[in-house]
Amino acid sequence: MALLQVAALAVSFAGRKVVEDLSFELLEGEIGCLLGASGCGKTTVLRAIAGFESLLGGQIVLAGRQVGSAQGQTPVQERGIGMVFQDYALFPHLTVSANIAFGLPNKDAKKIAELLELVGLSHVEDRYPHQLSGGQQQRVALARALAPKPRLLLLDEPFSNLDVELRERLGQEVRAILKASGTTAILVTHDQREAFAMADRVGVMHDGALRQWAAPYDLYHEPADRFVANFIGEGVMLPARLSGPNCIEFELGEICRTVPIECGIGAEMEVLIRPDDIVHVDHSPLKAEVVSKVFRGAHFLYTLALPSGHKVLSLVPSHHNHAIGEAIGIEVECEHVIYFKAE
Ligand SMILES: Nc1ncnc2c1ncn2[C@@H]1O[C@H](COP(=O)(O)OP(=O)(O)OP(=O)(O)O)[C@@H](O)[C@H]1O
Repeated sequence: MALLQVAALAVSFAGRKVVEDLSFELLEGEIGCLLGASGCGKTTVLRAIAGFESLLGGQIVLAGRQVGSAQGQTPVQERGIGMVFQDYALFPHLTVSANIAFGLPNKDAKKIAELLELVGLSHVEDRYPHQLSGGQQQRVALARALAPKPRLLLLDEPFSNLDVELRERLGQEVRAILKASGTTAILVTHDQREAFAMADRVGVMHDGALRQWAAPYDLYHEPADRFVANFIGEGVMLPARLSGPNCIEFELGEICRTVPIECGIGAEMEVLIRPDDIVHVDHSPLKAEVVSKVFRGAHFLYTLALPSGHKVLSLVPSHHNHAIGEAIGIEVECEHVIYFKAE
C-alpha cells in the first residue's frame, strides 16, 4: 500500500499558482525524489507534505489518513514527519551524541548508540559540529531526524553545501542508511546525479507540474515527453522519418523497435541520440569529425559532426584519444530508441 498519496495538489502564493495538479504515490520503504530547476516548486511540495503550506486544491494522504486538503490540515507535529535541511541545523554547543539525543524524548543511550552506528559516527560521538566534515555533519542531522522514527522523512537539498563528488557518494550512503532503517523518504534536489544515486522513484518537475514520476532507469530510457528527454541526461535530437510501423530512419541508418507510434509512415520525427548510443569503432565506414572533447577520466565525451553537419555526442573509453578535426569511425547502438513527432 502507498504510504504517501499526493493527489491533484495545488498551492498558490498571493493568487499565483506555483504547484498545479501534482500527483504521485510513494510506497512504504521507498525513496522518492522531486527533481527540477530552481523555482519549479519542489520545496513548496515538500512543505505542503510537512503541513507548512495551506492547499488550494487536492489532497495529501499519509498512512491511509488524509492530512491535508483545501478544507483542512492536520497540524505539522501530528503528522509524524521528520525533516533534514540543507544547512543541517545542528546545535553548535552540543556534541554529536547530544545532537542525536535531542530527537529522542527518553534519551535512551542504547538507541543513541544504534543511531551512531547506523550513520557510521560512533568514533566521533563526543565531538562538536565544528569538529566534523560537512558530510559527517549531514549524517548527524540524518541520525537526529531518524531518532523519533518518523513515518516519512523529508530531505530538502541535503547535500547542496557539499562538493559534487561527495554528493553522489553521500547520496549512496544515505540511501543505504534509509534502506537499513526501513525509512520512507522524499528528497528534493536540482542535481540529477544525487537523485539517481538515492531514489527509487524520481519526479521531474517543471513550472509547478510533475512531468513524469518513474524509476531513474525509465526516466532516462523512456522519457514521457520532450522536456524530460532533454532535462534528463545528455543527448541531441536529430531529424528522422517513420519508415515502418515500428521503424525510424535517420542519418545514421534505420532503427526498429517494438513500440509503435500513432503516426503515418513517412511522418517527420525527431530521434533522441544519447552519448552511449554512438559507439566508436575504428574500422567503421561511417565517419564523423571530432569537433570538441571533454576528458572525464574513464571516458571522453566527444562532440562529433556528421556529414550533414548535425552534431552528436559520443562517450568513448579514454584510451581512444583522438585529435580535434580527426574523422573517427562510429556505429549506432540504440537499445532504447526515443523519438517524438517533429514540431
Ligand atoms: N512564501 C512564498 N511566498 C511567495 N512566493 C513563494 C513563497 N515560497 C515560494 N514562492 C515562489 O514559489 C515558486 C516555487 O518556489 P520553491 O521554493 O517551491 O521552488 P524550488 O523548486 O524549491 O526552488 P529552489 O530549488 O530554488 O529552492 C517560486 O517562484 C518562489 O518564488
